Amino acid sequence: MTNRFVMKCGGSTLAALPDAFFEDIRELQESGVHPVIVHGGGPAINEALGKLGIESRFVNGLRVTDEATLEVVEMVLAGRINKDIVRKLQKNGVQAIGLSGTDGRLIEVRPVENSAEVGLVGDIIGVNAALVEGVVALGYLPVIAPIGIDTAGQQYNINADTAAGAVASELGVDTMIVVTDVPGIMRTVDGEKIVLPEVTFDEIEEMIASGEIYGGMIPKVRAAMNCLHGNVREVLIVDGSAERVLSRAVREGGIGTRIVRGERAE
Ligand SMILES: Nc1ncnc2c1ncn2[C@@H]1O[C@H](COP(=O)(O)OP(=O)(O)O)[C@@H](O)[C@H]1O
Ligand SMILES: CC(=O)N[C@@H](CCC(=O)OP(=O)(O)O)C(=O)O
Repeated sequence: MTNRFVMKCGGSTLAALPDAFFEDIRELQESGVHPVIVHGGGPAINEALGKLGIESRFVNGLRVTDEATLEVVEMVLAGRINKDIVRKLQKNGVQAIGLSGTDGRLIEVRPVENSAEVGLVGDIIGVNAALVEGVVALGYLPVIAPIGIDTAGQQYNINADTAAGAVASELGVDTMIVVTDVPGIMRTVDGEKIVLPEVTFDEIEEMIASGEIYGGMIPKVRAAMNCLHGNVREVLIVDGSAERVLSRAVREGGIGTRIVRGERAE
């Protein structure tokens, strides 16, 4: 692993991340390893929409986003969640700056192909890597909300796994770590649920087809396979509540599920 990695923090786990998780980030930074965070917030968006009487609807894992929904998505992601993560990092001694993908045109998008179905959801066409690198060079950890902007200045909703994969690709990091609420990709073998230490693209496609990978795990593995077609060497899916999960993933390996390009290592 080089001295940078992209980490996606899922909404499923954000509220429960202990101080130790952020302390672990501080220790990594002190040892010269610099993470970039892209975060989600699906459950918090659902809750905020629910309070306003707006129903949450998804098509193939993408939120159907009309203008009223987009307003709430941006408020929750770029506001509450983003600032909450920045404050938690700062409380634990990490200097952090929160950015939305619209700031400095960080994430450029165009409407997704099925926009007639899902509305204001963006397909990423560019990432302002120089901006992210500049923030890191200043000694701050960038915390990025998955909102994109098009050439006309319109903002769009983006799936957070997809956004993290695109940022990882464009920064050319070795590793993307997807922090979620399960210990990795799981499969039932001989009646027992196990965490797969490593999966290949073929195994992922099989598990999607058989329904063993479903729901929120689908955008993760799709984003993983997309960025593994570029410079990224490995994607790790790990549980945010596991002790010292990041430093173990970075220094020791053998935690969570590792997705690699091509064939299995042995
Ligand atoms: N094969 C699988 N192994 C583990 N989790 C899976 C699998 N297939 C689907 N999932 C689901 O994916 C969920 C994680 O995705 P999601 O809820 O969207 O999390 P996040 O908010 O972190 O993006 C798990 O809680 C689990 O319900
Ligand atoms: C287009 C789209 O679906 N955007 C997502 C963005 C947040 C997200 O992806 O959060 P998690 O990682 O916690 O699921 C949404 O509106 O829920």
